[in-house]
Amino acid sequence: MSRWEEKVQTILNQIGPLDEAAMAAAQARLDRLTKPPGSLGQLEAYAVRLAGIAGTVQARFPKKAVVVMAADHGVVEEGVSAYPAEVTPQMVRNFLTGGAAINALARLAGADVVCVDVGVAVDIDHPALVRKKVRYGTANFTKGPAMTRAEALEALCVGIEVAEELADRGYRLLATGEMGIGNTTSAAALLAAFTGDDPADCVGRGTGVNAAALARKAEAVRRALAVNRPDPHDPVDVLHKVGGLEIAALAGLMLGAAARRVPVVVDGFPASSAALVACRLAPRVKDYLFPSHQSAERGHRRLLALLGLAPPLHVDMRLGEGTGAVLAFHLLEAACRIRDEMATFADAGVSGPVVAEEAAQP
Ligand SMILES: Cc1cc2ncn([C@H]3O[C@H](COP(=O)(O)O)[C@@H](O)[C@H]3O)c2cc1C
Ligand SMILES: O=C(O)c1cccnc1
Repeated sequence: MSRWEEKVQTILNQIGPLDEAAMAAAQARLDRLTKPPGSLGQLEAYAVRLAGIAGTVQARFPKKAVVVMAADHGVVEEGVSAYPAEVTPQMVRNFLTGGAAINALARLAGADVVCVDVGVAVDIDHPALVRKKVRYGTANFTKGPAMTRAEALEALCVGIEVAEELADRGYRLLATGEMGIGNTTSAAALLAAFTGDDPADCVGRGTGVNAAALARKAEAVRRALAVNRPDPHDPVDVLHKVGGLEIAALAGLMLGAAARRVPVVVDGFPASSAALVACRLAPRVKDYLFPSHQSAERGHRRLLALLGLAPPLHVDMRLGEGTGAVLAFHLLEAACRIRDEMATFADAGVSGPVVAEEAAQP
């Protein structure tokens, strides 16, 4: 086993079950608060699961971050994106100087933006950039594997390391962000490879491609599968053949965070393809994932259904960068405020239900 393989295996073994006692205690507290039981819907479910993840009723997020993994994609030369590849490093600089959508939304949510170069095609010089480049972009996967198996494992380990570093620095809530022109083609290829679905049903308009480019995307995915023959039962095989470096790193981030009992909010289509890889590697990681929004990108619905995740936000976003995930931070924070700040029936002197059994009825 290689060093990277060993590290991934070690992390997979470290992902533990949710703390049932903490969840039962959180549920009991929620049921004593001044509201009909369950009336705060998913917010209550979040409060319970966050307790199960943290191992304490009072799960808190003193520090939170969106991790934007950035990398380039060789498949861009097939004409699959509406924008040129140089937008990837240009947007990385934009993240670092605070001018992107994710920066505005992260400021609102009180979250830090951590930008990681895991495979951008050029070098970027900025003190705040986390430099963990595995290679200078993937190869064009319509002609052969996107990267070697070793590189995919190394990129997974980049994500694991970033999760570990952030957990060590006190971060208790993470969001998955990505930047990589061409990455919706890679995400669609991963979806098609794992499911056997028709590539035409997996691709979407990404940055806003026209009908001709959409057809080229489906054709690129079809050729990628024919040329590489990824084995759907071997997630790392699929990942290295048709994945992306930032997608691999995000899958690793989810695994590393779960091993440290840190919840992760999953963004749109490329981020959810990373969640699929992570869940195929370790089904238990799903307990640590929170969906955020239903992206307008075609294929995202199918991906979320495969993952068994139902997103709370339906706002027609299709940007990426972690924007939807950071918006969902507000819902998780809201869940914690309710749990911690509401009075109980006894404290507030509010009468309970007249007929106990009716309390749970809608
Ligand atoms: C200015 C700009 C900012 C972005 N921020 C995220 N993406 C998003 O678009 C890319 C995926 O779409 P496709 O597969 O069509 O290239 C990713 O980089 C994604 O994060 C952006 C795209 C652009 C153009
Ligand atoms: O769903 C997403 O996150 C998305 C959609 C289009 C382009 N980039 C990202």
